[in-house]
Amino acid sequence: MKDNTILIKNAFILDSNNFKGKKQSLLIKNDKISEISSRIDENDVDKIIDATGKILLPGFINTHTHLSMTLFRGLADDLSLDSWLNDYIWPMEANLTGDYSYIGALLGAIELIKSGTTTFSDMYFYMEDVARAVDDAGLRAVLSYGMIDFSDADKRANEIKENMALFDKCNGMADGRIKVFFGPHSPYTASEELLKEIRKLANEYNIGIHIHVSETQKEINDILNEKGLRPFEYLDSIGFLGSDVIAAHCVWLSDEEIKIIKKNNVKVSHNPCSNMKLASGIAPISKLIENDICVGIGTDGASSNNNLDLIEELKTASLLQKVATLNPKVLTANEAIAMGTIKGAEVLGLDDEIGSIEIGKKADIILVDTNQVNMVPGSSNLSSNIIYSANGSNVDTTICNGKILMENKKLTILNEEEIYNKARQVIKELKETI
Ligand SMILES: N[C@@H](CCSC[C@H]1O[C@@H](n2cnc3c(=O)[nH]cnc32)[C@H](O)[C@@H]1O)C(=O)O
Ligand SMILES: [Zn+2]
Repeated sequence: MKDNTILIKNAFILDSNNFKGKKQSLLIKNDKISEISSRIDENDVDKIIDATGKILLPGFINTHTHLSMTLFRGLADDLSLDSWLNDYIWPMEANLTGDYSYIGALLGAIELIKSGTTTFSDMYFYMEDVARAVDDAGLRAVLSYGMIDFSDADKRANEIKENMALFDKCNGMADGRIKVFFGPHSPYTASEELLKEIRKLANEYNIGIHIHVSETQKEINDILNEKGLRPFEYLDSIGFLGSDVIAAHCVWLSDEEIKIIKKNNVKVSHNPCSNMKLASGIAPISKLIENDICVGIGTDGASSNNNLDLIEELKTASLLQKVATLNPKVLTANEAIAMGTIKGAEVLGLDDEIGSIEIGKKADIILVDTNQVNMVPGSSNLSSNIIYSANGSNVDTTICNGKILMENKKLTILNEEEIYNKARQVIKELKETI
């Protein structure tokens, strides 16, 4: 079969290997980056994108979300995690269906594509329907089924069965764009038995693990009361931790726990907007980075954020660390670019494939338009333009796995109006059931 080629001409290329943003052209052959140079032969390419005045970056990587929760955007604001989950979200989720989750995931996919995210790591239910949405949307994803057993043995067996079924059915799906992880929800909803069983299965099948840890002070106190240990001490004591674990939040950490994270090479997903909105606290991210711990960025679900704009999330992350440490030099724009791209890829164990602009890597690429009012006149530091000045709506073109998902701000595959209308209908129906 003939190769499919796309030439992106004259872009300022910015990634964590190259913060100077040299003006170059890039050739995509099928699903991969095949050439980067100042001169690429235009003959015989299938498509040319003129990227003059645009910044080319790796697609952003959202390391922690619940994509279908876009349906619950604005449903329950100004609450603590505990009340938000117990009083509003869990009762609403009790009436979700696979079809509803699919629509929510498509709505989320539109938001990801429009704001320049090409890969996301999700934990939710009805994940086969989410996988279907990922396939349809053309995105890349790590999907985990959120397992909660509250120490009930029957529920535990069922939850594990669900996650394994997802693995059997969807791992490697969508031309290899989907990978399946385990998703034990948290140390306060998943029993010790469940966590130990997941560690065993993760080792046996080489499957990663995605979990919420140390999100609120309440969680720390509850685990201390129950186990006599702080969450990471407890997880370490049962042999649960490893380099294949993505721990979302990590807000409340003792120095001892930072050592435990480091020793086990646990990957951290930082979700500053959700942590701020639910008043959970401020994660010690600059301290983790100082300790050479791998930290990626995440939005959490759209119901606790309330959007999926990773550029906005990275800006928030940077500003929050500066104000928390009273040091403007922490979490610089360059570090934030790395956090949104190559570090996210490392968090997901995908850094051989994505996260930077290199020959042989997957063509997951975005273009950001600098000819817009918030980007003019623009700094000579491209990271500063992206992190401090831009937001997701400056993203102009989104390509995943060599396929154009949005060009000149127009979606190429998904139908926005149709999906918005369906999402409005779904939330209307869900509200009628409670
Ligand atoms: N199988 C589980 C489903 C769990 S999915 C993952 C869960 O995480 C919830 N969630 C979303 N954001 C957060 C957060 O920040 N902390 C803890 N849980 C969250 C989300 O609403 C969903 O219920 C069940 O039967 O309930
Ligand atoms: Zn979450």
